[in-house]
Amino acid sequence: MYQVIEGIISPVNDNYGKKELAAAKHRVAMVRLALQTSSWIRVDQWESEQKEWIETVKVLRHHYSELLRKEATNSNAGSEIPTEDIATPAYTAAPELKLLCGADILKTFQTPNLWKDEHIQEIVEKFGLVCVSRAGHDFQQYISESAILTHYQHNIHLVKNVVQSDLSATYVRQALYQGQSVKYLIPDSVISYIKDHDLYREERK
Ligand SMILES: Nc1ncnc2c1ncn2[C@@H]1O[C@H](COP(=O)(O)OP(=O)(O)OP(=O)(O)O)[C@@H](O)[C@H]1O
Ligand SMILES: NC(=O)c1ccc[n+]([C@@H]2O[C@H](COP(=O)(O)O)[C@@H](O)[C@H]2O)c1
Repeated sequence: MYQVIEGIISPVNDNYGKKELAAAKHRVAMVRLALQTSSWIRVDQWESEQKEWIETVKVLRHHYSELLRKEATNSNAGSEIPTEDIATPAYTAAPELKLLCGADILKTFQTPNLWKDEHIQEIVEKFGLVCVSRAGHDFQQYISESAILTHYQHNIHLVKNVVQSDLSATYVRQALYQGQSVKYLIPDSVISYIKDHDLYREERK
């Protein structure tokens, strides 16, 4: 059993070069707005502020060392955890960092030259994956097609959405380009931000 400490959303660096990506400062601001009502998920700018795009495993290494550094600082400063709780498993276990992704990411692991095998291995061996089901993607199949994923499947946690959403960022961007409403698909605060900053209009016909 896990005790979830926090969730981190790390917008990708502008130099990732994915078509249609808005500038990182806008993506960070939109995520921050979307997270205003969350008590446990935060946006982190470190990845987007690096000079170049960096591979996901390096982002995980960074956040894991930050997590350990904060843990060490907290224990040196005197823990705020009540003494009687310290012996409970939730507090004695070392903190873990897992990569949360949709099932489509497992498919991209198969794309030649996109991910290094040793990086996939480090992600599933050292960190672990939490993988959410996504329409049109069979995560069990992707795991069985990969020797690395099969070997470390004890460290891959599958989350089956009861109600599966077909929504994709591509769909939202396309709707915006075409001047269609995206109300109820993304938060109102993000819709206002997109309007105020004139984003996702370039391909509008
Ligand atoms: N509808 C969804 N169901 C499950 N996972 C999702 C869904 N939409 C996005 N994700 C996951 O969220 C993460 C971030 O996704 P991203 O921002 O690339 O959105 P996307 O919809 O996959 O983007 P694009 O349409 O541009 O390819 C990925 O791990 C992706 O698999
Ligand atoms: N080799 C790698 O570490 C690698 C390769 C492709 C995508 N990614 C990451 O996957 C995430 C999703 O990318 P896509 O939206 O292109 O699927 C991004 O954060 C990107 O940095 C990492």
